[in-house]
Amino acid sequence: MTKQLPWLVVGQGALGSLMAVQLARQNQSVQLKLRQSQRVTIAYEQSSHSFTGTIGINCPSLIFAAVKAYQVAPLLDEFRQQPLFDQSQLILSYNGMLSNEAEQLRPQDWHWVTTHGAYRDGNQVVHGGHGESWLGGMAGQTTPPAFFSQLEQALPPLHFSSDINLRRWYKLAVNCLINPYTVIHQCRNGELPERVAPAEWRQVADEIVQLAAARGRQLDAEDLLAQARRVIAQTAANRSSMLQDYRLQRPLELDYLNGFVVTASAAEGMVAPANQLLCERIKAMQATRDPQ
Ligand SMILES: NC(=O)C1=CN([C@@H]2O[C@H](COP(=O)(O)OP(=O)(O)OC[C@H]3O[C@@H](n4cnc5c(N)ncnc54)[C@H](OP(=O)(O)O)[C@@H]3O)[C@@H](O)[C@H]2O)C=CC1
Ligand SMILES: CC(C)(CO)C(=O)C(=O)O
Repeated sequence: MTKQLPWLVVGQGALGSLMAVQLARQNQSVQLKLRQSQRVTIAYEQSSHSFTGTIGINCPSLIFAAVKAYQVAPLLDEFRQQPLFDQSQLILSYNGMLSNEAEQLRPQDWHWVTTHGAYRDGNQVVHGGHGESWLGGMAGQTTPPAFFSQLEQALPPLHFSSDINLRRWYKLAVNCLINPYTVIHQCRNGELPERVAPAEWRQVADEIVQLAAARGRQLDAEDLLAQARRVIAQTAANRSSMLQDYRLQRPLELDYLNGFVVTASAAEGMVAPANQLLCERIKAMQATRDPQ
């Protein structure tokens, strides 16, 4: 029998903390990969869990990295310098897409896409919205990896997908149709249908469909809009992650969402003016607002 690898969860962010705690509750061995070595305690519901934090990979591991899109490249640069990365498996989760994913990620790496919602409140992690997740491999692996059941038991339900990029296109579209508008209108998700002009929304979706088609992927704009409306109804009271980041003056994932649609379209010789306008409007808002 092959030896089960221990888990190394990157950071103590919202999704990472939730996963670390849930794996620990399943009696899995879990360390955190932090920016400095320290022990950390994460509170969840009525219990508290203590983890060893390490800077590097100190044994072959199952690495779970739910990080912001702009943190993926620096994280992978760090990992590539560590000999034990070759013997480790990587499960990545981030919103949006990178322009050079095929170069950044290894064929044996995995994507985890989720509709769960979590946030940190002091040393507490809160599982704010119960959703579902999908796991699939970079190379379109057709069978689930050995660690699948550990992830599934930690945070169910988990579906295996041999075409995880389809799921990622849907998530990209939903985030492109929701997140920037919540910043522009400074509103919760549920207010968007009365604030966004349907024709403008349709153009944003059409540009995503056009890009996907250029990449050999057939999507349907009405289907994407219906998915966005469904997510809006399910998360009506939420402030989107982009609105939260904007208000806290943290970097936004915009360049990996609508910005990705613009630059990837340009690379295919096409334009995406509706997505470009959204990027310009948000960047203008960032540039002109009062400093905190
Ligand atoms: N939270 C949610 O409910 C959902 C989030 N998502 C998406 O999932 C991704 C992760 O989200 P979320 O958990 O909220 O993000 P957070 O910013 O809360 O967590 C990211 C964590 O990773 C850490 N990190 C990043 N790079 C490194 C590194 N090189 N070394 C050590 N630690 C590192 C960060 O540390 P530091 O703070 O020091 O940078 C931070 O603790 C995002 O793309 C988000 O859009 C998707 C669905 C739901
Ligand atoms: C689905 C949605 C829009 C929920 O708020 C989200 O993923 C986000 O805020 O980034």
